[in-house]
Amino acid sequence: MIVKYGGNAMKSLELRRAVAAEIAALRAHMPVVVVHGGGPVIERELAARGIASEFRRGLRVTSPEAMDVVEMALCQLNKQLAQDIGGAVGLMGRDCQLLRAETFDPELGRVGQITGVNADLLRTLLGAGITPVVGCVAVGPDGDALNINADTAAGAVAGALNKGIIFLTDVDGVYRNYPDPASRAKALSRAEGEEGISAGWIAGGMIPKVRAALDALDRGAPHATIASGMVAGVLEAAARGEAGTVITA
Ligand SMILES: Nc1ncnc2c1ncn2[C@@H]1O[C@H](COP(=O)(O)OP(=O)(O)O)[C@@H](O)[C@H]1O
Ligand SMILES: CC(=O)N[C@@H](CCC(=O)OP(=O)(O)O)C(=O)O
Repeated sequence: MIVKYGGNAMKSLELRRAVAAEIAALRAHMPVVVVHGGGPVIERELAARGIASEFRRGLRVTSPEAMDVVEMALCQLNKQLAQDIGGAVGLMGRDCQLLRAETFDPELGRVGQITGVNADLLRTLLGAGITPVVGCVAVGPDGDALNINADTAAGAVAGALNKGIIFLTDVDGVYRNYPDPASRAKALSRAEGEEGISAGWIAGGMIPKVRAALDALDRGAPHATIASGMVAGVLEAAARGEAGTVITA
């Protein structure tokens, strides 16, 4: 199972440690690869250096200067998460070309789209009983770092390994009438997802998540679920198909 863990569900140390414990518990049932973001941590580090944040279509416009800060912030978080989970090794996309990417929109600067995943490295670690924890910075053709939305990176990893994926976030799925939690969709088809994005009831950070879930299915992942990282027990329930929103192709 691939678990994508986003910045909004790791806002406090307690929450981060609780999710790490859930991931460690899931690992007793199945091999797990963690792919993480860290939007709020990046935000804080950029602000501390007086670098303004700008997003286009949910992606951070990333100057070379901002890229250095993104990589530094995510590297530190990567090591903390691997330590919290235990039996884990923290990696970034530069390690053994784990995530390869190329730029695709000059307006976004050093933001990449994934062109390759070193799935053999992940399989080797899993085969040795080690949990890979992957930060969402990729290596570009020039050998420099590229910033990847963490949902996108996680979807590409799930596709490359042909494994299911759970996106843990700060809401318990996709709401048809956001922010009413009673409107959570138990399942959401591709057509409904596209309709929600164009009609605007799927917005903000939920757009790359739904897109990444569909992309993961396209790339060969058998299932994709969006669920809450804020509530104990949800990860294992989602792994059984009993929580969150299941995205269907
Ligand atoms: N239809 C919707 N259902 C649920 N959440 C939505 C919806 N539309 C927009 N959102 C927003 O998407 C957010 C989750 O995305 P994001 O903040 O990027 O999370 P993460 O940091 O976990 O990647 C929710 O907190 C919510 O504000
Ligand atoms: C290109 C782009 O937008 N990259 C993201 C990477 C981190 C991320 O996606 O973190 P969450 O999962 O916490 O949102 C960023 O710079 O914020």
